[in-house]
Amino acid sequence: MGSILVTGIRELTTNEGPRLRDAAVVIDGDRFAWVGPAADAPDADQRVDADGRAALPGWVDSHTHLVFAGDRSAEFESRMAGQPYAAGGINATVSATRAASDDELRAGIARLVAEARAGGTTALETKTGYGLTVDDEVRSARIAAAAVDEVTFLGAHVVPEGADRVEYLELVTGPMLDAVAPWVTAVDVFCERGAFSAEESARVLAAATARGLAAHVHGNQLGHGDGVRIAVEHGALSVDHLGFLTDDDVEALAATWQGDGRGTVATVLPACDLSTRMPLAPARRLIDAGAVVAIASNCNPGTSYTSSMAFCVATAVLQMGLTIEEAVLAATLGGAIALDRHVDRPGRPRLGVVAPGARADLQLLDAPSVSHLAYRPGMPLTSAVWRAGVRVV
Ligand SMILES: N=CN[C@@H](CCC(=O)O)C(=O)O
Ligand SMILES: [Zn+2]
Repeated sequence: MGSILVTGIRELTTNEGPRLRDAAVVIDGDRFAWVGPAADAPDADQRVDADGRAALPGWVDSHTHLVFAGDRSAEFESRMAGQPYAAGGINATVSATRAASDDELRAGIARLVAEARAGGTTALETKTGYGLTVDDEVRSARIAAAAVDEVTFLGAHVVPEGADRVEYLELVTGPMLDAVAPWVTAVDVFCERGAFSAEESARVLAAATARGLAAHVHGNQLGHGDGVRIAVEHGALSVDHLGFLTDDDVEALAATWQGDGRGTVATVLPACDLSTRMPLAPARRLIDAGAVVAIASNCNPGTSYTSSMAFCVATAVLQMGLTIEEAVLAATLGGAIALDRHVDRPGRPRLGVVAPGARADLQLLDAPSVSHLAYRPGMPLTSAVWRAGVRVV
């Protein structure tokens, strides 16, 4: 694979400084090799003319649930007719997922990954959590690991129907976790009414930490609760949803970034908030307080059946009060920080920026500026996408 010069970029968002006008980038192998003014660009083996389009890092979608079977459109329809969302709906997808063949699950995730890429997503995390037996969780983790960048174990999604709560928690924090560990980098827990209590969630996270796995928390989605506190206490990479936050929760998340080490990212899920008719997470308040915010799709069949990060960015701008730059940053570098993929590691170049050495994940928009993502909401603006230096759209 030779080097590629992408030139004629009218506006380039790098996430490393102000947007650049009339810029170019050089991709060499799976990484960016050069970034700067088009007039100074070096030669490359291949040349692509962006023709005045805007360019930005590919979306980093740090929260999805893509290994599943079945359809919950009837549940969605009754929700739109006034029924509230309840965690119990997860069991419908668990039954359908258990009944599906490996090939069906593989085809399902491949379809969703292709949809995400077509919309400019170049890095994806996905969670298990619709298997909830040792074999079904291992199967989900294995299938996910072949399809996405990061896999998170969500055995603690709900206590499956028919299982004993105490025994299930033993399983999730012991044998099930050990069985999925080869395919996952992190563990998540749904700390919510109808799912797991604060004490149970703390046990799940402690088991993850004891095995050197990172932690995420689904929290403060359906009401005020302990999700943020538990996440912060366990040094979780992120706590996600956050529709119901007290001032103390906001302060606690901001405070995690005030020391030397890394903090806990506040991941907001605008499409989920809309699809469940829940309050929008207070992303403006979080940023103003000093928290680091990520935007993710939460693509799943129950609460947010979309992988469109552009839709999430537009909603964050139009409904949550973020600026264009804040929303784009949160949907790219914010997601990379939430996954701990914002730093270079051997064989794992950093994500979420356009900078020499970073993974060459780039999208071109059929628009002169990223502002069009919110200025022209709902329009299909993705024009070209490179992932790890390979053109995928
Ligand atoms: N809240 C927990 N899990 C998913 C929903 C899963 C479902 O309803 O199938 C979420 O992030 O919204
Ligand atoms: Zn989720």
